[in-house]
Amino acid sequence: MPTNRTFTMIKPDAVADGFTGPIIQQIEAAGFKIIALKKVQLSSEEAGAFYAVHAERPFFQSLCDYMCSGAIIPMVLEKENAVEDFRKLIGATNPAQAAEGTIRKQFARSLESNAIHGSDSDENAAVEGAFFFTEKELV
Ligand SMILES: Nc1ncnc2c1ncn2[C@@H]1O[C@H](COP(=O)(O)OP(=O)(O)OP(=O)(O)O)[C@@H](O)[C@H]1O
Repeated sequence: MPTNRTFTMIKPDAVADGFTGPIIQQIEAAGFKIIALKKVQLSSEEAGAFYAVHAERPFFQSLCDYMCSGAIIPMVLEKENAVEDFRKLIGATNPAQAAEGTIRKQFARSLESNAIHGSDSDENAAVEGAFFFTEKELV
């Protein structure tokens, strides 16, 4: 995946709360182009595979249960400096600490149910994008 791309997913709390539209609107208004988008229901195994890096953390099982509790909206986005700019747009992991105007501040329920994911490096963006989309879907 080119380095001007990042991967995101709108998480089950925000999809269930009806925030998909407003979140996508803010992403596009911030200059990100949507390269790929779909709606998916993860299995417990898939959620565990996606968050394998957190397998030893105490919140891992709860995180997997949450991530497969409802539909998610994975997307690949394009913009110059995509990874860093998108992390700024979504704000801190804990919405209580997220800056005013960020997506998590506006739409997240809690530290775990924090509305949206954003890749933390170009390498992870490529791996995470490939988890959900084929090469053909990413042209
Ligand atoms: N202490 C915690 N308790 C419960 N859930 C947590 C905790 N820390 C993180 N999480 C959940 O695990 C996800 C991944 O944690 P990570 O530390 O990678 O945060 P992040 O990089 O800001 O989030 P993401 O990778 O989803 O963008 C968080 O987005 C959140 O949903």
